[in-house]
Amino acid sequence: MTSLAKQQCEPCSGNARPMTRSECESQLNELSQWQIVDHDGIMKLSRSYTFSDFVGALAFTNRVGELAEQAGHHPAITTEYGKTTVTWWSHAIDGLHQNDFILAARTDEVAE
Ligand SMILES: C[C@H](O)[C@H](O)[C@H]1CNC2=NC(N)=NC(=O)C2=N1
Repeated sequence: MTSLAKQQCEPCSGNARPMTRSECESQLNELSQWQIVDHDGIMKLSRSYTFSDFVGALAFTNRVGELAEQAGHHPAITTEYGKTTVTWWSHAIDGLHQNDFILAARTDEVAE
């Protein structure tokens, strides 16, 4: 388990400050396949995973769904034939929080 995946999510209130781009980039060491994307001015963390068919992509989607429910923090997930794209951000603050990086690391673990 990576050190990021072991961290505990903390409650993220609307008062929390979204992380800056340089703070986000320094978290990517353990998340080499993840990209910071900008959707209408909101920074998000996104990665696609490939599978051999739709069933594999859907099974992974459901594992990420369980992880999200356990954490009380929820990504956008797009499931396609042979591909699942997971995008994390914190709606409450319209940006990225440490919780998103922790959940991205745990997403990598359920993909293994
Ligand atoms: C009340 C509940 O904890 C919140 O509304 C949660 C649910 N899941 C969430 N998921 C994400 N990604 N961001 C949030 O701000 C968020 N808020």
